Amino acid sequence: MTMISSTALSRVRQKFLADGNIEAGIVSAPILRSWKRCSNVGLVSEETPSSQVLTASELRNAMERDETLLRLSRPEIEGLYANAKATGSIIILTDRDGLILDTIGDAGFSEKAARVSLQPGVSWGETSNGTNAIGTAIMERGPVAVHGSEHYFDKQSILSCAAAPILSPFGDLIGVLDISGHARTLHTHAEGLIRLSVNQIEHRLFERDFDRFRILRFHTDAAMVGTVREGLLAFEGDVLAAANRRGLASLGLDWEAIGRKKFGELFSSKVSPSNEDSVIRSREGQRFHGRIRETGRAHKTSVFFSQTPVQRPIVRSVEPYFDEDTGLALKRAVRLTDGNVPVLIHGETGTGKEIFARAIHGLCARKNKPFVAVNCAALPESLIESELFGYEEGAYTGARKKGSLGLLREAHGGVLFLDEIGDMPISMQARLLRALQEREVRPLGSSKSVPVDFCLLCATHRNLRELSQSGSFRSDLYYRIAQYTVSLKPVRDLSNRRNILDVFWRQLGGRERSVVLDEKVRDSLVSYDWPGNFREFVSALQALLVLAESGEILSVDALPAHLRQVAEEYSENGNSKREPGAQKSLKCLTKDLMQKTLDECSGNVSQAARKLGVNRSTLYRRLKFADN
Ligand SMILES: Nc1ncnc2c1ncn2[C@@H]1O[C@H](COP(=O)(O)OP(=O)(O)OP(=O)(O)O)[C@@H](O)[C@H]1O
Repeated sequence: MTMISSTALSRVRQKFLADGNIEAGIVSAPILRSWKRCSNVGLVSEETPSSQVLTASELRNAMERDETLLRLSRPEIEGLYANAKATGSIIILTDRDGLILDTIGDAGFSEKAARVSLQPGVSWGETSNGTNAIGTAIMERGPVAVHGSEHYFDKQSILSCAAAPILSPFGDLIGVLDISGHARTLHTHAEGLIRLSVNQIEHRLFERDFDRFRILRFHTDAAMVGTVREGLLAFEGDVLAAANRRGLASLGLDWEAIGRKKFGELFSSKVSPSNEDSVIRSREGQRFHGRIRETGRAHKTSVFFSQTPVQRPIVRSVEPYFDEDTGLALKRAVRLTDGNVPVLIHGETGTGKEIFARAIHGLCARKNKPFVAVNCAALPESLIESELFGYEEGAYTGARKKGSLGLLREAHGGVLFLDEIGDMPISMQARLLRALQEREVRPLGSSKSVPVDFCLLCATHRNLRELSQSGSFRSDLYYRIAQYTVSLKPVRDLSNRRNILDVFWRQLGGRERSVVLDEKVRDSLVSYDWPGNFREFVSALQALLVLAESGEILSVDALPAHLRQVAEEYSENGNSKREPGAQKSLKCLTKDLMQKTLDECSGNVSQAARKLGVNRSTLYRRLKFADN
């Protein structure tokens, strides 16, 4: 990245805001993305950001809500204090929405910071305070440093800040740790210090939370096991129940793996419980040093979100839910699979395409044979051929010594599930079609074809018919795989969402723990659009439950910001009992009204906000909400 002066950077930002152009390499990608977001919601860089300060009692409530986060972060915050004093900066802890809960550090800078509202009780989310380390780290879900004029608002260019989000062992963002100082003096190690401290906080959360689980600590370097640099995975029985970032990254996984992956799917060797490290191999063949600790040291308690010793709720998953139409489609799909007719499953992300495919497998005649799932979008183009069709020993440089069967042959006798088939490169489509027609595959580097027998299920979120008409998907392959298409409905189109909510809540353990959702919360949950469909819906319920105390009645305060917003919209409109789907029209209406008012005010957000009788930050929030 080119180093440029603050004034030059300010000019670059102004030019970008005026005409959308920017020279490559001037600012980092996260900053540029943030500038675009801020400009899209109509923030005006010359204005003073609207910073509402919570009253003392509101702030106290917020601090009580996040008491555990505050308590568990305290050692790191205090550890950073000396550093902050020496560099004339302050350490800040915010909640998951960027609301500043606590600051500590240099008194002189604290005063200056307060002049730009960098103080407890003010939210530094991006929609109110523009590009800034706290808000941008939340949006990016990763560490961010924002120096001087990289801030969106001119007035904040006196600041230099570095922040990193704190993630729970389930991958939920629960807070942000930040160091802020004067643009001229903040030293260059700030970012590294914050990351390290966040690592330590997350490590501590893990240690205290998962006492009742089987914990695997591992690292490629034996000396790192037992330090904050280790990978951590918690297993409930055999299933991955929680993890730290390093643990997931070492295995090439993301948070989606929680609640889904089993120990045996991740590692090929076992580790016996002991205090000694042993060597453990991942399924990909990577070698780690690891140590496993079995459950239950009775004297310790788990206290992540509560002061009283409670048993940590276990993250459960839900049974696949199929409405009547989908149930009928499932029966038909099973009959077709038994008759060796391919089935194509279509639906938005998270509507359960893979779940549906697995259900077909579980009910069809091949249920005791393999189910091999291949994500065509995730396979690098250079590897897709060898992964699917296999290769002979020494077929190409980098190939495994013994050769590879390939996924098509691994599915022999069972079911092959090709997910995101619309993303399969066109050259590979021809080979796949040949294999389907001839029912044999020829591994790379081999002159012999091998017979294969599998049933084919494919899934896509794209419109394959259109793709085949426009030539981006082979029409002969399309006709081969799309003889029967099942369309899975998005969650927002399911008519019985209250019922689904109740069923899931019970399955996740809500009833068992006597955690009750109040009516407004239920209204928000059934009325929200759920763009991530079941995946997002189930995760939101899991998070609510994990954060709740047993016996608690959850009100809208327990909801994340975007769902709180839904509740707010509803109560403002005096209709808390809208039918599913009505949210959409409400959103459109609100957006239309906002747009109309903005047009009338020639795009001046402050004027439009006055006219609508809301304050400017509310209007920004709403604009953002309406676009989601
Ligand atoms: N019908 C369902 N009943 C219960 N939970 C579901 C259902 N469908 C999806 N889920 C939840 O959503 C998660 C994602 O499901 P799945 O991977 O099958 O979706 P998908 O449509 O294949 O998504 P993508 O297109 O993004 O790969 C599941 O792990 C599960 O938690």
